[in-house]
Amino acid sequence: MNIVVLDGYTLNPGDLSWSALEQLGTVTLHDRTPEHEVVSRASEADIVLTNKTPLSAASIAQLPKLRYIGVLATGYNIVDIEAAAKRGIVVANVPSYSTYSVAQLVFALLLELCHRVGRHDDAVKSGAWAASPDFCFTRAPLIELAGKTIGLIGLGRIGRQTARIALAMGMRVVAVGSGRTAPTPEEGVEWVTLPELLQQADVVSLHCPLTPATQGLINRERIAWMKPTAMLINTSRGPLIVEDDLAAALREQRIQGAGLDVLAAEPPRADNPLLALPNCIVTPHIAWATKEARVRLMDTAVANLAAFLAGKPVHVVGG
Ligand SMILES: NC(=O)C1=CN([C@@H]2O[C@H](COP(=O)(O)OP(=O)(O)OC[C@H]3O[C@@H](n4cnc5c(N)ncnc54)[C@H](OP(=O)(O)O)[C@@H]3O)[C@@H](O)[C@H]2O)C=CC1
Ligand SMILES: O=C(O)C(=O)CO
Repeated sequence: MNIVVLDGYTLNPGDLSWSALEQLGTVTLHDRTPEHEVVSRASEADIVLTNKTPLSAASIAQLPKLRYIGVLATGYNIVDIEAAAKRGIVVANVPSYSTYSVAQLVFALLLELCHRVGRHDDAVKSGAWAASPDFCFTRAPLIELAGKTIGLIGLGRIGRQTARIALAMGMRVVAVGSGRTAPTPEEGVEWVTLPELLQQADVVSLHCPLTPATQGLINRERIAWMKPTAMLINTSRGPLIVEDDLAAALREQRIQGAGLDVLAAEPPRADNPLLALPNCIVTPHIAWATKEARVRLMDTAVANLAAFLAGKPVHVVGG
């Protein structure tokens, strides 16, 4: 059984072990794979594991031996699911492994926007406190979250954990779902429409998957519905936001701030306009990457493949 890992480095930069995977077949491990090398590297693969390296319809069509694609992530937007299904290739993802870590980063970003911990620490370290006549000074407006409304777009695993933390902080929580499934009641959460959410929320946080229906969900028109004091958090996928529209809104202070863990292109172009804005905080897609979450991801990815090889695939997506 030939197993090719296309981009293993971010999951295991050296602090985990691939040995459980190696029990399941002959593993060829690549730290990263440029998209134009996917076909040559996976040409003999029965199994391909990928985190963010795309498996397009064109690549899948040139991989006749391929039987299984294991996505080393929850979001599986990088795989052409329909092309895989047509070929009978099973695609499995890893749900749940990073729920707590991602929800935690939502609040790391939000609290940074509310307290500017980094900016205050920099000011103190550069001598501003020592030189101050007062016991206290501020370098940015400080914001209390209790009593404010957070609007969650997508109330799945991460959305619900974000809701629990927000409720514990005294926030009101409103949410919208896909509209495809009936909203499941969640204690303390009010279901609203998307326009209601955008108009009422002091904080908008994105937790839906990237699909054709959600691409560009946050655009100029929808940003116009938001409060001028609103903050936007995105830990889901960059293309949910039209970045030029967000950059213009932040530049013109039509919303107050944004905290982004994901961008439309990763790594981003150096001239991405969001990178130059003081009211936009950007982290390099790290929400999932705590050691605790990566250990769970490795374990589940191996268990997924073992289940497939035993004829009982689990966590199958699409098709
Ligand atoms: N930054 C990071 O490191 C990480 C990012 N992620 C991202 O977070 C996303 C969410 O993860 P998770 O919560 O575990 O996934 P879940 O599948 O548990 O939840 C996703 C939710 O989004 C809902 N949804 C789908 N389409 C829409 C829509 N158009 N509008 C509003 N809601 C919608 C789904 O509803 P329904 O059930 O009705 O379809 C579902 O409830 C992942 O898809 C991934 O992109 C995940 C892990 C790490
Ligand atoms: O699990 C996910 O969806 C991530 O984005 C991390 O790779």
